[in-house]
This record gives sequence, C-alpha cells and structure tokens, in this order.
Amino acid sequence: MRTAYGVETVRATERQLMARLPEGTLMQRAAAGLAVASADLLGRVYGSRVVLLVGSGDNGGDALYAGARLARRGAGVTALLLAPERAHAGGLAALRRAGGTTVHSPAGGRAAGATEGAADRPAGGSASDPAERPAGGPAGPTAAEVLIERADLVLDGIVGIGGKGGLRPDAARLAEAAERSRAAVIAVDLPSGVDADTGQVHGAAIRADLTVTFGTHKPGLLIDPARDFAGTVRLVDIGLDLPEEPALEALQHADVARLLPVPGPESDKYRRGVVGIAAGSARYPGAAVLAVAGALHGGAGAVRYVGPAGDAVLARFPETLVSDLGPAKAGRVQSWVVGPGAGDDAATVAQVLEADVPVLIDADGLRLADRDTVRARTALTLMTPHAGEAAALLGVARAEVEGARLSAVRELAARYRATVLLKGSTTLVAAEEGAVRVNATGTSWLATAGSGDVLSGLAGSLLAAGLPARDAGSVAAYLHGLAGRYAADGAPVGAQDVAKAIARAWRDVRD
Ligand SMILES: NC(=O)C1=CN([C@@H]2O[C@H](COP(=O)(O)OP(=O)(O)OC[C@H]3O[C@@H](n4cnc5c(N)ncnc54)[C@H](O)[C@@H]3O)[C@@H](O)[C@H]2O)[C@@H](O)CC1
Ligand SMILES: Nc1ncnc2c1ncn2[C@@H]1O[C@H](COP(=O)(O)OP(=O)(O)O)[C@@H](O)[C@H]1O
Ligand SMILES: [K+]
Repeated sequence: MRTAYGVETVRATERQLMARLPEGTLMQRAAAGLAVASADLLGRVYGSRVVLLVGSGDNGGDALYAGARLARRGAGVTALLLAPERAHAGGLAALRRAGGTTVHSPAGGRAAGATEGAADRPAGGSASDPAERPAGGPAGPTAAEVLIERADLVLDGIVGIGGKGGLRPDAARLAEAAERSRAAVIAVDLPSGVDADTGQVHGAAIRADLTVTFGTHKPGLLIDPARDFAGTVRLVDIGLDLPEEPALEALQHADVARLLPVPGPESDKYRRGVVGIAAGSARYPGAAVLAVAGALHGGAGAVRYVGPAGDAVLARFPETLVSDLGPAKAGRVQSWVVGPGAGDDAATVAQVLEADVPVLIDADGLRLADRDTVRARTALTLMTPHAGEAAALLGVARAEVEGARLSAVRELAARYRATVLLKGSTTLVAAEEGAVRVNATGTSWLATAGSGDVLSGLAGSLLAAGLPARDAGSVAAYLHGLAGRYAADGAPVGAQDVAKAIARAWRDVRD
C-alpha cells in the first residue's frame, strides 16, 4: 500500500524524531537523498549547471545543503535567494564553503545584458551583502531568469509543507521561468505552489519532472491537479515513525491481489454472488450492455439484468439472467447496480434502494436517488459520480470539484452517509470515515463514452462477491484503470475494449 500523510501529522512525527536526534540530522538525510536523486537525473554532475530556488524556510535549507553536495562534486551551483536575510543560514554557509554562489532574486530585478558572470560572487559573503544582485535595467529577463534559462537542473526549494496559498509574485515568476527553461526541474518535498494536504493549486506552481519527497508521500502528490505538477515522485526515507492510519492510501498490485475474490473448491455461482444490473433504457440500451460487460468480469458468479434492454444484453451476453419483472421481483441478488443509462426511471431507482443488499448508484441514478433514502439505508451504498455529477449533487460548479477533489468526495460521503467514488484523472474513494483511497492506474484514454458503465458493473460485481464498498470501489478503479491502459496501449479505445481487457488486468495482478 502506498500511503500519504497530511502536514500536521508529518510535523508532529518530525518533532518527535528530532527530539531524539542531533540537530540538523533530518535535514541532512533529506539533502543527501535529494543530492543522489539530482545526480541520477543529471547523469554527470561535474561541470553541470545547477540553480537552486531558495525560499525562506527549511525547504530552501534542503535545497542549499543538496546544492552544497553537488558543488563538492564539481557542479556549478547558484542559489537564487527570494529573501536573502531569511534564507537558511546553515545551508547558505555550506553552499558557500563548497564553492557555490548566491544571487538575490527579487521581483523585477533586471539583468542588464545578463552575462554569464552575473551570478558570480565570492564564496563566504553574507546573503545581504550589497554585492548581491539584482542587476538593474528596465526590461528583459531578470538575472535569475537568465540563470534558470541556462541551467541543466533547477532545484525548487521555494516552499514545502509550510506553503500557504498561491505562490507570491516573485516566486511565481521563478516558477514560470523554470517551466520555460529546458532544465530538468526537481521539486524539493513538493512542487512549490501546490497544497500538500489537498492537491489544490492556486495560481502558478512549479512544474517538476521529479519530486523528491521526504518521510512520506503527501496527499497532494497523489491527487490532481497537484499530481500533474509533481512529475515522477521519489520518496526518501528520513526515519519518520508514522501513525497507523494515513490520510490517503493507494492500492498496489499486492493489495489488490489479496482483495480479489477467487472461487474455492466449494464455490458455486450463488455462493460467488449474483449481481443485479438495473440499467439502460429504450434510449440508452448500450449502457446496460456495458454495465453487464463490466459485471461479467468482476468476480460475481452470475449477472442478473432487469430493464428495457434485455434483448440487447442477451444478444451480446447470452450468459446473463434477464428478467422483465423489475428489481423487487427479479430474484435474489447480493448487490445491485442502478443508474447507467436509466433516463428518468425514478421508480426503478427507488425500488433498488429499498433492497437490503449493497447498492451501487451511478449516472442518472445519482440524480434520481433521494438523499434521505440513501442516508437511511442500512446496507452499503457506493456512489460513483464523475466531476460533473458530483458538482450537481453538491450544487457547485464542475471546476470547483475538479480543483478540490478531496474535499468534494469527502463532502459527498458525509452528505449521503455512503461510500463515494469520484471518477476522473485521479479517482478517489471516500467513506464517511477512514483513509481516502486514490487510484492512479488509469489513463486519459478512459475518458470515452461508456467506460464509466463498465466500471459500475465491475464494482457492483465485486460488491456481490462480498467486498466492502471502499474495497470494491478501489479495486474496481484499479482493474479498470489497468484495463484501460492495456486496451489503449497508446491509441483510442472504446468502452467494450476496456471491458475485455479486465481479464488481463486480473491475471496481471494475481501473478
Ligand atoms: N522539519 C523537519 O524536520 C524537516 C523539514 N524538511 C523540509 O522543511 C520543509 C518545511 O519547512 P518550513 O516549515 O520551514 O516551511 P517551508 O520552507 O515549506 O515554507 C515556509 C516559508 O515559506 C514562505 N511561504 C509560505 N507560503 C508561501 C507562498 N505561497 N509563496 C512564497 N513563500 C511562501 C513562508 O514565509 C515561510 O518562510 C519541508 O517541506 C521539507 O522540505 C526536511 O528538511 C526534512 C526534515
Ligand atoms: N483524464 C482521465 N484520466 C484517467 N481516467 C479518466 C480520465 N477521465 C475519465 N476517466 C475515467 O473514465 C471513466 C469515465 O466514466 P464516466 O465519466 O462515467 O463516462 P461514461 O458516463 O461515458 O461512462 C471513469 O472511470 C473515469 O475515472
Ligand atoms: K518545493
């Protein structure tokens, strides 16, 4: 299981650990890991040009100490200090001892002619030395921007877990320069400008190729939009003793393998679970077919279908048990999936919600389900909105959900007293309590009509097989994401291709 902890927990565990260790130990561990990752990315350290973006906190300290290590190995290292008087004193001294230079990088300091030598200053001077840049001049790039432009590697130590709100204007300029530059960018702990706890991004942020994070992943590194800014994430162990329950967790192959329902010698189709699919309409029969396709690959022993698309379902999947009597009279099931392509059939949704078995509500069903009825259910409920559907349920704009996925999914889980799977580039699964699961196996090729129907069938099938809602949702998202990757393999796919590839995803996970 990959886990992520919020800032408050990180700070508390760091304090405990620091109390037992000589001062500066943790920062040295962080800087050592950062320097190794930098060297790996550079390939050749000697002769490389490294620029450090240094803010006023310990995040900048990490960058300075790592820069010192790289300077000792022959890199030309320049630190751009956003606030020279507040930059980490020990880190500054270490960098200068190692032969690195520092440049004051205020907003708008122009590099008149911005020459190579603009950054040079004697090692050992003080950060507030008047010899510090900025070089004047009304227009053109600042000295800092020129240095970033010419760098091989930029280390972003502007701000880490101490960041509040969007980047301030002078820091934002550096972030933009780094994005324009061809230099590789490594974010120290997390990309400056992203929210460590939520994954929100307010305005400009560093766009990194690699993020070297310390002690634990932070939730923001795993949730879009921030995840997209982090690039590849590398975790450096600094010895933190973290509590049992994380804020966020992501299943890995081994976790999914343990959760997959596998028939034993005593199994029969009923013991494996029957999933009922109440989906599709005269207008949208395809949704029924796709939900059944997903359900057939989810581990239930049988798939029962009720609704107006029985003929279409049977034509494609003769193994389906089709009934036209409605959910209440269709025969026993261990879970229901209701909603895909359901149109305005509120009666079916209401009937399904009355059943005392786990229910998955998707698509039209989300709009039609009465909130108080869902809240009052005693059996499990799993809701699977995409951002647009979640926004409608919450009464906010879609962009608001996409920008703050974690709070949106938590809020829905609380309002409906249900488990909620929020679909999208990073799928989140939240129950009313406990760690939120994040899934990142997906691919944007999955953004294709009907792939959500496949997911709901798959998750419903896992519910029928006996998985709790959080596991059913996160295992389904994991398999569905992998299946999407396999089916797409770099080219567009249809939802049916995704359903077919689920079997390969199972095999892969179980290997
Ligand atoms: N505490 C520890 O034991 C360790 C901390 N480490 C590093 O320390 C970092 C946390 O250090 P700090 O607590 O000093 O905090 P940060 O360095 O993350 O940020 C605090 C500073 O950034 C400024 N700042 C805040 N928001 C800003 C914004 N939006 N734009 C521009 N500047 C902003 C603040 O004025 C403050 O001076 C971690 O992210 C990690 O990199 C590591 O060295 C590992 C050990
Ligand atoms: N950008 C993306 N990256 C990864 N997965 C995505 C992306 N966009 C959508 N998906 C996934 O594709 C599926 C689409 O589901 P949904 O929006 O319900 O479509 P439909 O209603 O057409 O079936 C979901 O599993 C969702 O998580
Ligand atoms: K940073």
